[in-house]
Amino acid sequence: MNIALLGYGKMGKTIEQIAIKRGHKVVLTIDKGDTNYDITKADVAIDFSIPTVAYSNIANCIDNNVPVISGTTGWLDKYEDAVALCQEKKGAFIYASNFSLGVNIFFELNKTLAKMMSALKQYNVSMEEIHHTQKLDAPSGTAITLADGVIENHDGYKNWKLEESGEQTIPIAAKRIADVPGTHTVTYESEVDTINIEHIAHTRQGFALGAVVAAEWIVGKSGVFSMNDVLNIG
Ligand SMILES: NC(=O)C1=CN([C@@H]2O[C@H](COP(=O)(O)OP(=O)(O)OC[C@H]3O[C@@H](n4cnc5c(N)ncnc54)[C@H](OP(=O)(O)O)[C@@H]3O)[C@@H](O)[C@H]2O)C=CC1
Ligand SMILES: O=C(O)C1=N[C@H](C(=O)O)C[C@H](O)C1
Repeated sequence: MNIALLGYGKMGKTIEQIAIKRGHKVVLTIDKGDTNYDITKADVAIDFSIPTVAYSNIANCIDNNVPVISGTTGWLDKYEDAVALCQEKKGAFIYASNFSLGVNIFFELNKTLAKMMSALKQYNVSMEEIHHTQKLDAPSGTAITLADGVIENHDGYKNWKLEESGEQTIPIAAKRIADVPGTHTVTYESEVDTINIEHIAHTRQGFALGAVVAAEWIVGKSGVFSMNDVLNIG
């Protein structure tokens, strides 16, 4: 497969190594300032860039009929526009806040736990995410997906807020510590005990492998998909 990497930072470079090991060719690497390029050289594009450019990267792929995988977080105010464009142009698109197999299993565990805890009003839920200090967005995309998983499955919660608690609100704490690839903890606390579920990424390899697997999966398809479709879970 010929792959375009939109964003050639920490993730772009990790994805490149894994893609080559899996027999693919990286035909384009795009970073800040690279505007005049031909995306149609690629069979599939993988966007791990920055929040302010993710939508235009994705739209450019869809407009040129190149399937696109995006892992960039912090741009979701435009997600529905990307879905509409993909449907209109009969393109192929996957966004996932987290491409690792482990986190996608963790997402399902989180939903199941939320269902179990819904009737137990003595427990309050909260979340914490820890990432490296270069991260531009907070809370992390993964923490938002986890919060949405609770809201959809637990009667007691209707929204989430960064560093703030309140009636029917899930408080999310975001910490920035050098070199942490990504740690997410969901906590249910009562007066008598605490239940934690936690995912700790040790490296970026899991995110990158998931993105390459998603890219392999999407070629030849049209539609808007999720990692649950790729992994056949959920
Ligand atoms: N979904 C998932 O599984 C994961 C998602 N992420 C997300 O992926 C994104 C990237 O993460 P990471 O690689 O760590 O970040 P980096 O900052 O290391 O890389 C981002 C890259 O995007 C480049 N960039 C800037 N402008 C553009 C542009 N117009 N077009 C293309 N690229 C551009 C930056 O270039 P320059 O430095 O020159 O500005 C930089 O090289 C983040 O949003 C992060 O949250 C990260 C890990 C896993
Ligand atoms: O910026 C990162 O590094 C990561 N971002 C994603 C997120 O916002 O959830 C995924 C992972 O946690 C690493």
